[in-house]
Amino acid sequence: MQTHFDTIVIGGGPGGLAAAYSLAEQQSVLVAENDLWGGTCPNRGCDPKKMLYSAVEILDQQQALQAHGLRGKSTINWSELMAFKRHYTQQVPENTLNGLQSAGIQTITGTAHFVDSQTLQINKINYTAAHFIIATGQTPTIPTIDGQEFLQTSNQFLDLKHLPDKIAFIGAGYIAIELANIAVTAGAEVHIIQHNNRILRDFPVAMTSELVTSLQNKGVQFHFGTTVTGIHKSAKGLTLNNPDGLMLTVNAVFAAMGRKPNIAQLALEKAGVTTSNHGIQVDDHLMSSNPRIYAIGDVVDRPQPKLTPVAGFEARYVAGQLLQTNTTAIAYPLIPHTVYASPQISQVGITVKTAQDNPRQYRIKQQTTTNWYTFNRIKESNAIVTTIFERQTNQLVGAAAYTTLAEELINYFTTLIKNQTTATELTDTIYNYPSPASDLKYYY
Ligand SMILES: Cc1cc2nc3c(=O)[nH]c(=O)nc-3n(C[C@H](O)[C@H](O)[C@H](O)COP(=O)(O)OP(=O)(O)OC[C@H]3O[C@@H](n4cnc5c(N)ncnc54)[C@H](O)[C@@H]3O)c2cc1C
Ligand SMILES: NC(=O)c1ccc[n+]([C@@H]2O[C@H](COP(=O)([O-])OP(=O)(O)OC[C@H]3O[C@@H](n4cnc5c(N)ncnc54)[C@H](O)[C@@H]3O)[C@@H](O)[C@H]2O)c1
Repeated sequence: MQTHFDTIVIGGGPGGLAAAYSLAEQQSVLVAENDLWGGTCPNRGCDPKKMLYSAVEILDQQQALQAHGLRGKSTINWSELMAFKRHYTQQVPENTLNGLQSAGIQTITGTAHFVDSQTLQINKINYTAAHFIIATGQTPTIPTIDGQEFLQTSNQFLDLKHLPDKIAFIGAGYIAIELANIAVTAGAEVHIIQHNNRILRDFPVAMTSELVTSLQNKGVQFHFGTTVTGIHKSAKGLTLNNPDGLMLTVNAVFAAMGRKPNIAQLALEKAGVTTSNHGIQVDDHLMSSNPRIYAIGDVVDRPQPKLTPVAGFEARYVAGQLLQTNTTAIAYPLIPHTVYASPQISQVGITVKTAQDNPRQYRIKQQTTTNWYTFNRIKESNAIVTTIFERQTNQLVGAAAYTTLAEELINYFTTLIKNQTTATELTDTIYNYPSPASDLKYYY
């Protein structure tokens, strides 16, 4: 049995897999995974979430076109929707494993931990390698409160056999907002309990406050400035309480208060790898404090958003370092990010907040586009698109969108910013008409 490899990758999620495939042609590679092959995104993250969201998008469109040519609405059948999702997710681990093995990558199912600076133990067997890449991701944060054992997480939500009648989410970030929107559209009574007064702190306030109204119109009940200190189980359900008099009884409570790095099981102190509460500390080459060991993806303590394409980019970057095809410090491309709610909020590049804080450097063009042909055609009730330009060069440097079309609009803006496309070049480009792309020149 082979126990020495050029590179051992710990974690079989999007980051670890991208690293393994990038190295496999030139190196002997072992990937260790202790749970579902494929990791968070395809098993219990992006992909299953967005499959459930497919039904939400269609219901939203039906709702918008009521009395504009459509009458009557479909309803979500939760168990059928879950079956649709499961048909996809249940194939992920096996397909992932088969794919790795067909590419000549060795795999092992088990929890990896270091025994010294160059030895990893998995299933009681020691493995050595010239390099290690840690890609162990994150897991949901569970608060230390009375009754914390009653808390579920996004993992359970995305696999619910039956949709509970009354649901509470603690937190108002990506996960709470996206899952609350799915649950309320599917017919549940939904509460979002947020310790401060702000949802989705990284997105423009002008858009997040509109999203609160939109979700309230769908029936979501927000409890701002509210901290849950205890959960009590009775015949009526789960009652959330706090010293200020909160008494909310629901059937299921989901913790959506952020995620913490999966580092506890790795015995990193034995390998001389330093960490913080935010994950593995790395330099600008993604090398940890042990030069044999790199870290990528969600487990890394870096300010970039924790997203699947970011994990993949970091993986390919580290593979380049190990294959010595690239020796420069990591330079991230633009990272668009989207909240898949009703509607979506998406942004890329310089943020609205940065532009507002630096008015001499940036010009902001915020447009309510609700009555533009593209948005009126689908009866969008409120659409906002903001573009940000650098004053000195007049170049587009950032964009944010609040509309059901946001994910694709921001993809266009990502390309326009990257290519430094000017207004004249856009006017000279012919796009399909009428389509969101044929409007692009009006955002300049
Ligand atoms: C509900 C939800 C929705 C999301 N939606 C989106 C989205 O729409 N778009 C987007 O870009 N991102 C989304 N994300 C984030 C995305 O899933 C992550 O950024 C991505 O999965 C990170 O990849 P990774 O490889 O770093 O970690 P992971 O995918 O978490 O993979 C890490 C793997 O390591 C394994 N592991 C951990 N410890 C060990 C050990 N000691 N030994 C062996 N194996 C170990 C784990 O079991 C896991 O399989 C979402 C996340 C969640 C939770
Ligand atoms: N569409 C996407 O790309 C997508 C979707 C889901 C998740 N994700 C990824 O997963 C990560 C985790 O998502 P998340 O929603 O758990 O985290 P988050 O960081 O987006 O939101 C956490 C929420 O919990 C609140 N909170 C923090 N501490 C709290 C406390 N002590 N008590 C009560 N509330 C508290 C925060 O104010 C915030 O509202 C995201 O940051 C993102 O990287 C991405």
